[in-house]
Amino acid sequence: MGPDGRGAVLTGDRALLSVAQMAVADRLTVAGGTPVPVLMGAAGSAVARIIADRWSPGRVAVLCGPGDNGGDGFVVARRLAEAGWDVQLSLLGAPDRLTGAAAHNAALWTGPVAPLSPAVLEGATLIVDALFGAGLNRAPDRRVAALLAAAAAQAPIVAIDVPSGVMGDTGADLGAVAASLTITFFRKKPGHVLLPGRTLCGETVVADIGIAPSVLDRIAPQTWENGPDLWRDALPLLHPTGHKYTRGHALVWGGYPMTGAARLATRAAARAGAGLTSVAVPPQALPIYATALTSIMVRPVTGAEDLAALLSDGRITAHLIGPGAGVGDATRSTALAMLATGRAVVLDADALTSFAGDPAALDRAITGPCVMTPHDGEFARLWDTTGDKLHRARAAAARSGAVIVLKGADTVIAAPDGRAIVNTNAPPTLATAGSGDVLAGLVLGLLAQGMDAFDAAAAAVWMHGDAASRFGPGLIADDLPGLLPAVLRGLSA
Ligand SMILES: NC(=O)C1=CN([C@@H]2O[C@H](COP(=O)(O)OP(=O)(O)OC[C@H]3O[C@@H](n4cnc5c(N)ncnc54)[C@H](O)[C@@H]3O)[C@@H](O)[C@H]2O)[C@H](O)CC1
Ligand SMILES: [K+]
Repeated sequence: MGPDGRGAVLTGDRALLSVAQMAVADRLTVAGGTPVPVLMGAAGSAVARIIADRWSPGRVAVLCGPGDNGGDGFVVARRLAEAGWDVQLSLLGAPDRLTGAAAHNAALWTGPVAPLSPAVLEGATLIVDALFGAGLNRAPDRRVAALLAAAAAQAPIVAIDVPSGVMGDTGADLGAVAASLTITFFRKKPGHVLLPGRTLCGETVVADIGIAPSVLDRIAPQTWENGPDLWRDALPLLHPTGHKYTRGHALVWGGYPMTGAARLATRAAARAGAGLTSVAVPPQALPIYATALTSIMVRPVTGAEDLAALLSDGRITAHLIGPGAGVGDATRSTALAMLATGRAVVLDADALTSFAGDPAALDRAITGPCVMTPHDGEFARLWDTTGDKLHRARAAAARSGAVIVLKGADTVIAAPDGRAIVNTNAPPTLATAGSGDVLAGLVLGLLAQGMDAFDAAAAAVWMHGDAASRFGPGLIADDLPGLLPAVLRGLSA
């Protein structure tokens, strides 16, 4: 158990702060004795230092907006000019409209301030986007959009805080152009890791501008970017005295005739460390599963009594139904029987779709540890799709009482208590048939060993991405389970 007593150690380093939480961090820092102009000076100086580390002096066009993002831009301009850069600065709006720290830093800029126009881009070998940051509240107008497009065509863009047009809290694109590098302050926002924001940011660097990490104790962040330090301590260890039952017994419901999905999930669960893995199959499917699986037990199940007898085996510590199960009442009633055991259950694919239009039946049945792993289409059949991905996954988790893994290139893992983790290590090669079956099996394998549902889901999603990254191009889902030993070795190093 981590110090917060809730499983993994949710460290501050991976915390994602909303725009409002970032403003609290600013306010606490100012209250602690750092005036805003100094904080802005630190921000702009950090941006200039990172630029100077990466590019040799040339002509740079600094595009400043009407607020503090623009204020940061004035600091960057001054610092780069001091370092010998040829700085062309232009400002959206009248200089006398600037206020506070932005006005203070604009006054320290001794060079010309041109009105915002493409002329400022002439000959530039680098662009600094200081137009809008955390204060963006609507799509940039046509003039700004045209300038950004011209800038992107002219030279690499370094965006301050976020690329102008990206919403910090959601990563939504209101008309941004892609930056090569985005430099933000203290901690990332969800918009730096959710799509399309993450892509528009290019490389994202987090600069320390003197905000003390202790402000996180007051802010109490609930959102993190996924990584092993969040759940490594919660990973089931191989207890020296352990035997197969302490490593749990994972049960997969084997579909027919679509047997491949369950076989992939079963292999993944075994590779994730479940001590015993078995697959329950309709009798006619027995030969197919039996020939394909060796260390994995195949259990023929005929009818409800047989199922009840199987599920009454207290040694079974976690269940999975969904991959290849088929959509309909049979899958629905088997899922309900598994949930009724009160032991860990993973619901994926067809098991989710079998409750389409009646999510309340599912909510009512979830009383024990449960992880559901919908993609967007399956999610839309069960839950409300309004709002950004973090909001949607959190609402479904709160409503169902299950951990929701809303899959995608920016998978969100949400717990019923409001915690959420955004995953950023999934390569595009994971978009291949059967990939979801393997993920469901990984979650099952970790749950079977007693891991907390939220930690198990986050760890499985990360391992899934790490396995695919280790393989590279040409990946198919069948390759994934065999890559787990390397992933686990990497985690225990
Ligand atoms: N977080 C930190 O530690 C620090 C952040 N800093 C920088 O401050 C900005 C946020 O500044 P803010 O003044 O709140 O907003 P912006 O500068 O992003 O926007 C200015 C202003 O523009 C208006 N506006 C919004 N959208 C549009 C639009 N599409 N068209 C026209 N005008 C628009 C709105 O009124 C905004 O208020 C943050 O990003 C950091 O870069 C501090 O400088 C240092 C510490
Ligand atoms: K910006």
